[in-house]
Amino acid sequence: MPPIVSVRDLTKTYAGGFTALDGVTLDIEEGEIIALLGPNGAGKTTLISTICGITMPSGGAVEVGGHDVVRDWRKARDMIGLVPQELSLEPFSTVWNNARFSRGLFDRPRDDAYLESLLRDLSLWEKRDAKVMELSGGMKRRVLIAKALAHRPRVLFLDEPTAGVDVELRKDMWRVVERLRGEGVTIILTTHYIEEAEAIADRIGVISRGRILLVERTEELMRRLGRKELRIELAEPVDDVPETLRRDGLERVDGGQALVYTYDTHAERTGITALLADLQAAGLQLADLSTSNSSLEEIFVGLVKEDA
Ligand SMILES: Nc1ncnc2c1ncn2[C@@H]1O[C@H](COP(=O)(O)OP(=O)(O)OP(=O)(O)O)[C@@H](O)[C@H]1O
Repeated sequence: MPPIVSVRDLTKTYAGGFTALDGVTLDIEEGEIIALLGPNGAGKTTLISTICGITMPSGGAVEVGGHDVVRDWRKARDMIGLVPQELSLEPFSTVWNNARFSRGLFDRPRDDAYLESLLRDLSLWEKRDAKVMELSGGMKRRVLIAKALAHRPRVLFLDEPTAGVDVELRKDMWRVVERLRGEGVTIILTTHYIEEAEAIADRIGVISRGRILLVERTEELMRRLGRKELRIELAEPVDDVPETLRRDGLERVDGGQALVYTYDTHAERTGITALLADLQAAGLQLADLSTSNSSLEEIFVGLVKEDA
């Protein structure tokens, strides 16, 4: 199957001469959830707006559902729902009408049953007759999502959907995302929350300074770049790491109550056997051992640092 979103060699230089996208190529398969991670100003919003046909590209091409987003923008846009970072609502209109008009904009026939289920999913049903200007910030964000989904888009863009929202909204949001995933909707989200990307995305793309540093399946990224930590709880705390134990990757933590050894899971020798032997030789009593994967956060910070 051809990708539902195809980005080829995309560049964007803003009027002031700043290049926000510098040759981005990316294919997104129908039904997948992809998270775009990157520091502030990396170009995530510019990429999304260009795919959505809101920002004009300076070079390259973007197709959504096989439609060029510049030449054939109407057909491309018809498939897309966008939840922007900034509020863009009709303040004097009610919640219900905001969602209903959005359907109308896309030339969809009235479907009150669908709008009702959408508003219920987003915990907006009770507020359907309230004017948008009377709502709290979190509620307004819910309305933005309802608006974006009102015409049942096949591709949904969420630009930092959970930045500054409370736990309840975050939960509602992920419930909606799960339901959409079940319906085969393709979802592209930008986020600063790495745990979020790790938890819900099938693939993760890392963007820095207008370029895609990598795009990889979430679990492969974890595996390929993942380092592991071995945590050694000591029966008695140590004031200092004994000379014979000192090595790269070993740290004394928690006031000497534990040692943490970071190692590469793919290295020929992880150094664990030698470390454990040396611990025994040094006469240290172990209370417990545990391992954990180092988080995507560290991987991400490492990548962006390398790029800089
Ligand atoms: N209309 C514009 N005119 C000039 N420069 C712009 C414009 N919009 C964005 N930029 C610049 O392009 C760069 C990328 O911005 P963009 O909003 O795409 O980044 P981002 O990755 O979404 O960042 P954030 O995580 O802060 O939202 C930034 O340096 C920004 O200042």
